[in-house]
Amino acid sequence: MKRRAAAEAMTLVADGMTLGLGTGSTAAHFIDLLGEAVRNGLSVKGVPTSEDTSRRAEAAGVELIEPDETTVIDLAVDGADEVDARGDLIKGGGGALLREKIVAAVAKRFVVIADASKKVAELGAFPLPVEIDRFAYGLTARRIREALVAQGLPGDIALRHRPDGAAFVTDGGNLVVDCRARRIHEPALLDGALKSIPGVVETGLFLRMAERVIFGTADGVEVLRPPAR
Ligand SMILES: O=C(CO)[C@H](O)[C@H](O)COP(=O)(O)O
Repeated sequence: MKRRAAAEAMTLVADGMTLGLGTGSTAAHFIDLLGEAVRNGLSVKGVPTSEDTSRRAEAAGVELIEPDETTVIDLAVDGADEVDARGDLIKGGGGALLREKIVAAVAKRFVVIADASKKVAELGAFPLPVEIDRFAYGLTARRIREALVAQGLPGDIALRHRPDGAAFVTDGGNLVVDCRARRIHEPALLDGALKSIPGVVETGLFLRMAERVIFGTADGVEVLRPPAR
């Protein structure tokens, strides 16, 4: 299903494009397919959203660039952890949310690829990742908890750890707090409240950003085009 979604996104790629390359297992399918196309003569440049993606794209033979003020990203393709009916997303399961959001926000088109299991009626069953600065992170975590409770959500948060027990550190050197909000009724309000906390670097709420979401299903693809708001 992930591969099908990635293959459909490949139909949006044209020669000469600069592409934002997402992170995660679904984005990895896209990068592999892109590598195949490059070997068959396609000429594109990629802006990776994580060190993992950078390594994968390099191995696939995709030319990578360091973006500067003049860079135009024609199309960014990335996965998601949850997608609601409006095309709003939770991302950051892989911890790349900050770079993913920087790239998605500047891209002319941001296209999400996902397997059909990522579709939800309301965001929040997947714990919302929030990237925070390391300095006094306990104080920032406390304020995140308070912000969740103020929105009527459970203040159930956990600092993310790696499988070996060490704190998970993002490519940018920050920490990640996962918020088990369960049902986020007002994602924009929550996003604003979290981002107003000094120490919060970025949230995994990607709201009104996706131009379309391509779901790979058991026998094809389904495309969600977010309604105008
Ligand atoms: O946001 C992400 C990484 O930070 C990924 O896109 C998200 O976690 C989905 O991953 P996968 O495609 O492996 O299900």
